[in-house]
Amino acid sequence: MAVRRVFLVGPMGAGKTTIGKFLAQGLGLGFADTDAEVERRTGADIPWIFDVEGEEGFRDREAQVVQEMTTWEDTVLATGGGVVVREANRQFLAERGFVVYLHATLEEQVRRTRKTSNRPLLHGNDPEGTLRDLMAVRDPLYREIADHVIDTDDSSPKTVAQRLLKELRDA
Ligand SMILES: Nc1ncnc2c1ncn2[C@@H]1O[C@H](COP(=O)(O)OP(=O)(O)OP(=O)(O)O)[C@@H](O)[C@H]1O
Ligand SMILES: O=C(O)C1=C[C@@H](O)[C@@H](O)[C@H](O)C1
Ligand SMILES: [Mg+2]
Repeated sequence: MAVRRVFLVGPMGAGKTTIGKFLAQGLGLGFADTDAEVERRTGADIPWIFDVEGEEGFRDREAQVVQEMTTWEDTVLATGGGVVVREANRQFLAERGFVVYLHATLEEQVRRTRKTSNRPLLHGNDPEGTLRDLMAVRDPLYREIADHVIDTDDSSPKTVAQRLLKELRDA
């Protein structure tokens, strides 16, 4: 297996965390998640960080962990949905590993993110509009750094991971 560092990018609800765990298992690599690492280091959850430090405070913390975690060997790294907004993050991801863009349609993003309330950017009264606006800005940025794009709409997380496994083995 040539690829020892896989970075998963994509919008909230694309399945980066869920699919990433299956993928890591299948590849025999470790799994890590920038959101979880930010929370671990801060000792607080993401809604708390946004409340107290604002989005920029969160982005600063995220940038620090991206800089470090993109050097970790033998790891599938799930990123936060907004990781691509900072150019330095995009550069680290693009240069240091194999980037997979997990794509999901707006409808699926809405459906999947409705279940939980841990995404502060969706706490307003129009989460669908927010997701649409974010995708308009971020979809080109995900594509800019992606080595591979995979659609997640019609497959379970396990099946997406299996499809990816096959494609990465050939990469
Ligand atoms: N392919 C899929 N089919 C059905 N449900 C899915 C799929 N992928 C993920 N989900 C579900 O959608 C929800 C969000 O998934 P997950 O937390 O993995 O997304 P994420 O990309 O990590 O989002 P975030 O950017 O907020 O961290 C979870 O409940 C998960 O089980
Ligand atoms: O899309 C985003 O900007 C975010 C996605 C989540 O993964 C978290 O990183 C946070 O809620 C922000
Ligand atoms: Mg996640």
